[in-house]
Amino acid sequence: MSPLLEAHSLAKRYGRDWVIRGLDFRLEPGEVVALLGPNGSGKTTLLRLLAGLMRASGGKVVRQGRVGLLANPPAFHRHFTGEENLSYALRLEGRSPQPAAIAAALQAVGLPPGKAVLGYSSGMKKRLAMARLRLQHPDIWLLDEPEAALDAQGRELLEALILEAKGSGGVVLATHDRGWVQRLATRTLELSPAA
Ligand SMILES: Nc1ncnc2c1ncn2[C@@H]1O[C@H](COP(=O)(O)OP(=O)(O)OP(=O)(O)O)[C@@H](O)[C@H]1O
Repeated sequence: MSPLLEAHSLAKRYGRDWVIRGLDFRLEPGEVVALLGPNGSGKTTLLRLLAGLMRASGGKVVRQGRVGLLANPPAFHRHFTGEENLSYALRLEGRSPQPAAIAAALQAVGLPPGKAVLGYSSGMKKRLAMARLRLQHPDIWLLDEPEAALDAQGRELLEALILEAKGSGGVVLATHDRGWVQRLATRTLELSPAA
């Protein structure tokens, strides 16, 4: 089977400071790779490079499939409702979202209908981001600290989402919660802060 994602000699620096140097990485279908490492070790940077949201300073990333990123914190239109944000994300992909499917997606993550995102808590925003990603259903799922701000039920929803993603694609997720991710990850990648 061909990999979903490959990074070859990937490197990134901000100004003079190298954050990632000479990284080779491969994501196969069915894998859940946990990115671990202390604050500032480059987990978010790596996810953004893999997503194609940031230009690398060296090396390259090859993607075989659609990428979806759950950012930390996730970004939304604050004055739009949850439903409007979900519809908007799908329209951007050229899809015509059905209101019933949008309402069901919102309900599935336990969010109330008709509420503007500016009135959401951080955990509610995380839930909305999960609903969005589930509707987008990418092949390559990139999750930046997805468990942060989620309560126990939110984590259960997240775990179900990760299993769903694993069944149809591959997942790379950054986390500080080693205990939590141990059960889910098929492999871990430790990043170290630059010396
Ligand atoms: N836009 C930027 N400009 C300059 N330096 C940056 C920028 N973004 C990140 N950095 C630096 O790059 C390094 C890696 O940051 P990054 O956010 O990727 O780490 P992280 O492992 O995700 O951290 P955390 O666990 O705190 O979320 C840090 O030293 C950070 O200060």
